Amino acid sequence: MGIVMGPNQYGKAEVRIVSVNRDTPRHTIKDLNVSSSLRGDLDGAHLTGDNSKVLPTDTQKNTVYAFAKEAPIGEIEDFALRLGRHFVGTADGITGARILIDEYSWERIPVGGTGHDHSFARSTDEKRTTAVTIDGDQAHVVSGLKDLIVLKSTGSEFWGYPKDKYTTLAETNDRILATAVTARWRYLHTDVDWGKSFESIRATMLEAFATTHSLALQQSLYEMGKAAMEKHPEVAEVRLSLPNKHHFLVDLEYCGLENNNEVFFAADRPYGLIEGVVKRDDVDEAPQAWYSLPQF
Ligand SMILES: O=c1[nH]c(=O)c2[nH]c(=O)[nH]c2[nH]1
Repeated sequence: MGIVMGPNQYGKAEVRIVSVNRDTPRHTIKDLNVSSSLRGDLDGAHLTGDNSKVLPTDTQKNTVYAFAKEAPIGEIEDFALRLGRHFVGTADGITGARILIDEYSWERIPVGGTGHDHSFARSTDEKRTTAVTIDGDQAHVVSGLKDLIVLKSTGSEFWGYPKDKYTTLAETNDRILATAVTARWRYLHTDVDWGKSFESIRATMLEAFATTHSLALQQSLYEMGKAAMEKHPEVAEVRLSLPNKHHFLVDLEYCGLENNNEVFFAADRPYGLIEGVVKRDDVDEAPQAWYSLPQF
């Protein structure tokens, strides 16, 4: 019986990079948070302190910045693929890489009716995301979004659930439904117009959220994933994590007011957390390693 080193990866987390394209006076900006993790022949590093296969995390960070200068960043998926393939293709003993990128969105500040050339405002917490896994000569892309906050002021019910002696929740056929969408979708291949696919999947999921008369957030989750996948054959599965941002009707009877689903208390915690994978029944599951560390 012995003790061995299990799955591992290492890299630089959260390299913040803002890149300004100054080709014309009308600047464009890319604001990214990039994390790299390398995998491979790293037993020596863990077992004996042999760093001969350990490309420093500092070098990984420098590579991110240098790549942003050497060529336009482009879509985050393409930037992540370039970085991942570079590490696996050039670093001795490194056979796999994971590159995670969050992209923050900036809008031009309107001045006199048009967007300003070089002044921007960030009006939302929403992030576009990608997670690229390079495994030898294979590349896998899981893209998505985080913190897209949505709310329906009606068109949501919740009833028909089991009751026991601890149940206090009243059944309702008219409530607020609100959530902060985290979605990740797995592409079947890399021959994709990333920007177009992202915009369409986002819009499709939003439309499904809006138009589904929801009997539970679980049902909305499925309808959102299903709608995206029906339109996008390049997607194998959609994973959704949806916190149920509860809105409780305020009891105004004490002061003689009838509250007809108009005034709510927005609770920040606790929240229900509704999560699930919507997938094609004829496509194999992705290895866990495409989502996090192998076997974690
Ligand atoms: O959409 C919902 N799903 C639940 O599982 C649940 N549980 C709960 O208390 N409220 C809700 N709402």
